Amino acid sequence: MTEPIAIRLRRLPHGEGLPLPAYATDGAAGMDVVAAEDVVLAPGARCAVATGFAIAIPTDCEVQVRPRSGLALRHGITCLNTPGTIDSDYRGEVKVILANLGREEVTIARGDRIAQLVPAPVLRARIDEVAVLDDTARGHGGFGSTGR
Ligand SMILES: O=c1ccn([C@H]2C[C@H](O)[C@@H](COP(=O)(O)OP(=O)(O)OP(=O)(O)O)O2)c(=O)[nH]1
Ligand SMILES: [Mg+2]
Repeated sequence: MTEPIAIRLRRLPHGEGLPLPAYATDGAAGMDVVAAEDVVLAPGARCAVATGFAIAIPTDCEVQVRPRSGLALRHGITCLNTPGTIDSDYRGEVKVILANLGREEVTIARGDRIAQLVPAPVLRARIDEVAVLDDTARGHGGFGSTGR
C-alpha cells in the first residue's frame, strides 16, 4: 500500500462536533462524509449540502465526491454531479450536491453519512491544435458502433 496523501482540513463553525471524513473499513476506497445540516429532499429536488469543513489537497491531486450505494438503492439519493470534483486550489466549504431521484420525500439529518471522498491523481494536459488527426480502425465510430 502506498503512503496516504495528506489532506489538510479546516473545520468550520457549523462543523463543530461532527466526525471528520473517515474510512469505514480498512479496505474502504472512500472516506465517508457526514451532513452538517438537516435537509429535506422532495422527489426530484436537489441541494448543496454543507459538510462543515474546507480542505487543501496536494496540487497534483483532486478529491472526488461520490454517492453511497446504500442511499442510492434504498432512497434514490445520489450525487447529481457524480463524481464531484474538489480542485486542489479550492478553499471554500466542501458541499455535496444531493439529488432525490426516488418517489418519496427523504430526510437527511445532520451527522448522516451522505457521500464518500476519494482522492485521485491528476494528469494535466496541454492542447496542441492540428489540422489532421491520425487514422485509426475505429475512426468516427462510437456510441454503440461495435454492437451490443
Ligand atoms: O461536489 C462538489 C463539486 C464541487 N465543489 C466545489 C469544489 C470545487 O473545486 C469547486 C468547483 O467545482 P466544479 O469545477 O465542479 O464546478 P464549476 O461549475 O466548474 O465551478 P467553478 O467555475 O467554480 O470551477 O466547487 C464541491 O464542494 N462539491
Ligand atoms: Mg470548474
